[in-house]
Amino acid sequence: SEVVLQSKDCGSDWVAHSYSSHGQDLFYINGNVVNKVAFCEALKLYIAKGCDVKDYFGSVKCVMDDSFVTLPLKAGRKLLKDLSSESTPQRDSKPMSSNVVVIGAGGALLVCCAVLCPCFYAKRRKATSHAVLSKDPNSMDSVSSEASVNDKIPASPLRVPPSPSRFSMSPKLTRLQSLHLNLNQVTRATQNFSETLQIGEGGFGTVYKAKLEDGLVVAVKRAKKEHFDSLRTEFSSEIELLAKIDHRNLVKLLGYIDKGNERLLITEFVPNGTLREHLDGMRGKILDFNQRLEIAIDVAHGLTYLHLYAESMRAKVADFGFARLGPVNTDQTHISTKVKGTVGYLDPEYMKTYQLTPKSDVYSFGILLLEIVTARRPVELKKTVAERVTLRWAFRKYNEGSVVELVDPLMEEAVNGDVLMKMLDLAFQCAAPIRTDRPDMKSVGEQLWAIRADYLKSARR
Ligand SMILES: Nc1ncnc2c1ncn2[C@@H]1O[C@H](COP(=O)(O)OP(=O)(O)OP(=O)(O)O)[C@@H](O)[C@H]1O
Repeated sequence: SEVVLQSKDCGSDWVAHSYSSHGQDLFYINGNVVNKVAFCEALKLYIAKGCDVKDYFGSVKCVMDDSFVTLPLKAGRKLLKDLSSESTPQRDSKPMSSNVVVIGAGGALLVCCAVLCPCFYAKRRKATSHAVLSKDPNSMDSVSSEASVNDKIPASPLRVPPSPSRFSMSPKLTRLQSLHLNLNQVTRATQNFSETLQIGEGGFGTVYKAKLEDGLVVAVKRAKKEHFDSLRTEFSSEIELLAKIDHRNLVKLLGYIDKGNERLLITEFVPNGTLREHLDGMRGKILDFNQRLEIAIDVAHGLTYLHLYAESMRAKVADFGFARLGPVNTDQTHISTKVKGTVGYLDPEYMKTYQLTPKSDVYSFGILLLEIVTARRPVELKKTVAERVTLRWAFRKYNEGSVVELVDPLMEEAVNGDVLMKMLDLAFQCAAPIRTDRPDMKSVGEQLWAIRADYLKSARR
């Protein structure tokens, strides 16, 4: 859907008109869906109360009783509020249950708060501690970390103050241990890789939801046969690397099988779907702004961890969601690799240099931030040329001062303008064309945290 008019000029109230994907009109007051009569009444109140919104609206054709009424644009705020609450069915205000995974295409097994995020190419430092890989040629290899590098990560402000609606980390994460399963057990748990248990398809292969004999639900990623050649030499070294990752915002690798014709990854299962599904409104209640901020913060923390972890490992999380090991050379700050990423997230400097650096992740993160705010995909093929590339479209709107038009039209709240500006500022900094202009992930996380504090303050007012 597309916002065609929107204004926050009248205090904290705003009205919006957009179209659903089926071309139907959608009317909003303060982010709540209302009927067209209420919407048009709200516009009249704007006019009556002398709230100047003409910069945003120009003139509006209000469709009432099949006749088009062009309204001059002045309005009233208090009444508008009343109208909004009267005419809007109250949505379920219960906090969302935990664990939406931002699972992403082309990504780094990066999962936060239950949403797998798209296309990050994170480098990691070699841990001082070593992951244990107990390899039994006839069974699934189990992986576990002896120690994590969480203590290297700066104290996270993430959990304070707790918010009832936040996307919490997976409650299971802390108790998930490495698994020792053989191929037969995994075949049974996936009902012989039954189509009915398929939950997704990525560059690596097909993903299944599987229930183990002890009741634990896991995700099983089964490599496509066509990838076997490229996986043959890299599979175990990449697993070794992934095994060391232990962070609450990253999907935990529990084990793998490398046997005969099968390359399988067994990971933590993240319930509640992907970020994309939530942004598309396919998972019930639309994410509120606080939840979006928390998702962004969680992803930033996961990436910061990966970047700090990569100090000497010189590894790249890329391609089929797999980490690539580069030569361990302490001077090396990037890795050259052929990457397969999802359209729209890839650092444009990669096209010139064929090198990925942590700043490539920062770029991808900037694109993700825009996605979180606007709910648009990085590339919207069905939009007009002017709107197709979300980064360009958003940057133009931002420069025109029309930031409110960038907000996901389905979001049920009016976000404070300053907060929105800061969020967009940060997204554009991250997605700067030149790497040196981008902040590092740690600073991004800190800035997001400060933005969230501002947001909470503004929401209390
Ligand atoms: N651990 C998981 N828990 C729940 N669902 C998952 C999990 N991993 C993957 N999925 C589902 O499977 C889909 C494909 O995931 P996968 O990681 O294979 O690919 P991707 O990240 O979408 O893309 P790419 O292969 O380019 O990285 C996801 O979009 C998600 O719907």
